[in-house]
Amino acid sequence: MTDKLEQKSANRCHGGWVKRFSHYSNTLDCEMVFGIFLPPQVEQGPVPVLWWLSGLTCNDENFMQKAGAQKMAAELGIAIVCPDTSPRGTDLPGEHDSFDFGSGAGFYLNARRAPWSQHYKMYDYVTEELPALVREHFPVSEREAISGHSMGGHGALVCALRQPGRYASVSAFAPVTNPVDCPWGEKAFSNYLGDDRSEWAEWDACELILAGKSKQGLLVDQGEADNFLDEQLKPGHLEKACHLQGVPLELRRQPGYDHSYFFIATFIDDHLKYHAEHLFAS
Ligand SMILES: N[C@@H](CCC(=O)N[C@@H](CS)C(=O)NCC(=O)O)C(=O)O
Repeated sequence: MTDKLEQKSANRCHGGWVKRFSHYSNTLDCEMVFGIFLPPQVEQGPVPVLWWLSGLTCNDENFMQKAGAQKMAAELGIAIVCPDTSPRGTDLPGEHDSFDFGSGAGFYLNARRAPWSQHYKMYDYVTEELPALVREHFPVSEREAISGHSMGGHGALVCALRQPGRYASVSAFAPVTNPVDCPWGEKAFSNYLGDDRSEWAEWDACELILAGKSKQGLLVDQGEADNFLDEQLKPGHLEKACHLQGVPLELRRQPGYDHSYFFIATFIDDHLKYHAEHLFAS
């Protein structure tokens, strides 16, 4: 059953609420937890939603606890939903052995390879099952935007590129831009999808842009002191793909900022305002 939600916590925050819920996910075939920020405006009627996809090692709580997004989201009247980053409570061979694969590292794709394909369908979970559940239980409108960090930045870009027109806006912090061409992505994709690299492109932001899937504008912040910049994140690849396809990209390279939530906390208000402009545009 997908329609049963169990509330795990509720905290008043900037006039609204931060709440956590567990539910059984049919898509992932396991029990999952998500977090939601409901701004004070829900008392007047439905509000738009920002989906936040977190990075490696995270769960639904990192963003809610560290990004400091609630104050601006309360001012703007935007709900924020934070899914977890992988299926939980399962115990597949090697699933918990490394930080960049398996639990905490679902990469927001639908796995095709056994044994991962039974549970690791995070794309369907964050784009279908969870949105339906959230709309059923909370006063949110059909308007939605998406953002994320690192592996979750990859997820946000890929969700928006695969469904042009669905999200009013998309942004990312330090995204893995070209997973088919970096160690994190190659490890995850070979295990989740198999060795045929031609099947990887549909989960790669640069490849989707190069295939002309969408011309929607992108806002990306990237710290220049990020340890993962050159080996894993490769913003230059995104810049090149967007340039070739005429996709408007605002890539802001932030001097001195690293990969942490201190970086996200610094620039999250800009992203929230960017999303509000699009979510509330008539
Ligand atoms: N554990 C990894 C780094 C993982 C990492 O930096 N994770 C980022 C997302 S890719 C994160 O948000 N971590 C959790 C946090 O900072 O709250 C390492 O030691 O190299």
